[in-house]
Amino acid sequence: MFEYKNNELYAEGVRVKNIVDNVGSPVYVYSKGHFKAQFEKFNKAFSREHVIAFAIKSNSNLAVIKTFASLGAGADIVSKGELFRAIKAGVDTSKIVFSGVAKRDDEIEYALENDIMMINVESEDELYNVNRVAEKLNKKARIAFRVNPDVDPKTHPYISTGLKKNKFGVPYEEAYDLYLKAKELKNIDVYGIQFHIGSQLLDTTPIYDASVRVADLMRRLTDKGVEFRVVDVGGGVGIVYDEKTDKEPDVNLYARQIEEAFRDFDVKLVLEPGRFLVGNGGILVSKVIYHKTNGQKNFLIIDAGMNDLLRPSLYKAYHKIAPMKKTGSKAIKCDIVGPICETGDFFARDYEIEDVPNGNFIVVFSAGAYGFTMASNYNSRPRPAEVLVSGDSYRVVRERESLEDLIKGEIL
Ligand SMILES: Cc1ncc(COP(=O)(O)O)c(C=O)c1O
Ligand SMILES: N[C@@H](CCCC[NH3+])C(=O)O
Repeated sequence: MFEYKNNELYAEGVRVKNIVDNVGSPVYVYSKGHFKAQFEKFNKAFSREHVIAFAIKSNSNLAVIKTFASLGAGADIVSKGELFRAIKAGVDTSKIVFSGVAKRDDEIEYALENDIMMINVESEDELYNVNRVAEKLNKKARIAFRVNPDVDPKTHPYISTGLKKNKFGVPYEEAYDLYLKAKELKNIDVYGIQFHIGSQLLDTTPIYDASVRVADLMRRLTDKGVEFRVVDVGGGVGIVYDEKTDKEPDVNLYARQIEEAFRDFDVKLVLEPGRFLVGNGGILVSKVIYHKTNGQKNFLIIDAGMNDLLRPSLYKAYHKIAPMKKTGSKAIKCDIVGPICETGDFFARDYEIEDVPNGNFIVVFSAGAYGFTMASNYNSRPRPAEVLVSGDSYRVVRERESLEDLIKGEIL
């Protein structure tokens, strides 16, 4: 959905230059068409009853959540704030699942009051707490345990979640006893089982391996009278960031493997994709402010910083970067950096790019997931605007923050 026509970048039918001229920079631009196409591709891959619970931590703009909700998606949430957003965007609460290792009482209460599908419990302490809060509200809480299957997702260590050494979920070996304990609790309805082993998996075989382990646990628990109604396999399906090295996972294979692993169970599947649905549906457009050479090193200094898109700084993540308008200038090798007072404030290092004159724009691709959601006001920088394109039109779906927004709530 992002293509060059006559050397100028278009988002669907909209010239990106028109957007920056009107909205300014830096700006996130999303393609509704891409979101819909990814959703359909994912949805079509499954033949069994399933719910796609969009992981809204990947992109929590209300208009984006609403786009998926109107296609029938639910939401995977990890905080009260995300539940608030999901409700505001019109997500059917019976399709919302709630993960996270540190759910507070008020968050559990809010989830129960809104009657979400299930709370994914991540520890024994939390189990008793959910039971206590549910008792106070005179409700029965539908729960799943988030099981940590100790399977290596073979992704970046910071986004790997399903290994014993990670803080997430209950240990595989302890899950059996925990289910039996949960079954005895008055205000707990043992509803399902969940796992999520990590993010940006280009090979989804580890999700299949985890599914097989979890299905085995379910068989042993079914023998003890536990009735599973839902299996939630988390998210994690990766996307192509680098066309030279990455290959998009085969979602049909992924779906077949999961369906095969749970073929013996009459359960509804829940999937929690985030990045797959939105990652390549967003770009960050930024203006080149200065060129600079320090000794041997060239720098292209742009008006977006690590506060706007953290992934390169945090994970050394690769994002393709290109001029918004190709002029045929000669290529330069440079570090593309932002204005933040941190050495780690870079988008790319020793990157070859067709030179872009000061005042012109560059585009950081694959910025639709974990882009704006991880942005901050570091260095007192107002966060960028977000724009949603659909066909030949676009609209601002989040205004650029103002200086007043920066100090909102502060007291002299
Ligand atoms: C519990 C849970 N579900 C779903 C996701 C979404 O992951 P992804 O964006 O890789 O699909 C995450 C993030 O990794 C997560 O922690
Ligand atoms: N923020 C990460 C993904 C985290 C997944 C959350 N469990 C990224 O940008 O790749």
